[in-house]
Amino acid sequence: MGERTRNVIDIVSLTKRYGRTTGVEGLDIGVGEGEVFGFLGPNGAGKTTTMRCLVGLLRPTEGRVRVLGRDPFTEHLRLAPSLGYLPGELRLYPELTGRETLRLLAALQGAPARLQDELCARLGLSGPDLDRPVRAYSRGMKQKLGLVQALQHEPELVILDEPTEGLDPLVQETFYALLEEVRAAGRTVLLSSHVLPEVQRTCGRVAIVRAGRLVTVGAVAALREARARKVRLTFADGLGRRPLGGADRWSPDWHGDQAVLMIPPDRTVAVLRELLALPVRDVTVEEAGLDEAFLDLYRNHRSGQDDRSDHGGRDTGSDPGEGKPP
Ligand SMILES: Nc1ncnc2c1ncn2[C@@H]1O[C@H](COP(=O)(O)OP(=O)(O)OP(=O)(O)O)[C@@H](O)[C@H]1O
Repeated sequence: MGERTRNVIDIVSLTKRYGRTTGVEGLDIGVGEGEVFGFLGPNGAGKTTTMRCLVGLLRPTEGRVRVLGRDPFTEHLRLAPSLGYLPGELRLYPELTGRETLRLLAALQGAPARLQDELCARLGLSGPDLDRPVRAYSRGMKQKLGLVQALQHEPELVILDEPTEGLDPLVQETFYALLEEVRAAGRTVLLSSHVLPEVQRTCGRVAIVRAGRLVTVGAVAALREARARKVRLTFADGLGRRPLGGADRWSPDWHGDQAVLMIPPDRTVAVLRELLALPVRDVTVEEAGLDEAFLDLYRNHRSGQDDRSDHGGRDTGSDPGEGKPP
């Protein structure tokens, strides 16, 4: 915390409703200068909603957001030069060429697109590609164009909604290198992703949201340490499933004479002490994978899901700016 000098993003009690549907509710997140911050959560958790509030496309229903100290909804134009945004669903003018698109977006950003040529070259958008209308672009090419426009003006804050969607592995590597350069330059990144290794690799801290609410926020390393321990017991008597006393509350998974239990790290020693009084032939203890830990957080969503009001689609929002290109 000490090294964070000021918050580039402040989200305070943010609630956004779409009619009767809740996008996010009571969200509090702060992102400091120079952080690469990951935003994770199952589909419909509220990541895109939050990002749209941050770039001024949506007005919060309650609470407030500040980006570089400004209200992005009312001060959108003043923020534009400092803000790069890659929307999850990039909508472009199909008749414009790639080059014209980048030029238009640079004009809207109101800052020189100093990195445009370099980014196009590194992401593999060739001159002939850039002269084609974007309607003829593949999904990956559109995503590359989206990344170029988000980064071309060297913004202080880059907000990327699922940036590696549709990119091939080589281009993904280039993207990670670009992210690292942004971070090394002390600029700030907020990115959403469903790709856990990507988050592990690129982000210092992550927030996990579920059903519009913050589940947890913390350093990726801390989340790793909080992972459950996977305890595997093999019984000496060859008999299978049996009562395990207090350890049964951790729902053992039985495979013949082996039981596998996922136990929170602070309980592991106590549970093992109890279990080892049984006729155990072998025991192994390992950390659950980060993916298992996250999947657990995702899965727990199921119980809360029914609280949400149902809705037929995502296009009922009436906020200005919805659906316009970035
Ligand atoms: N324009 C809209 N009109 C009505 N409901 C919407 C609209 N946009 C989002 N929602 C709803 O708000 C909730 C949060 O959606 P959001 O798109 O922010 O989630 P997300 O975390 O980005 O999901 P995903 O991982 O699927 O992209 C969902 O229930 C979604 O259906």
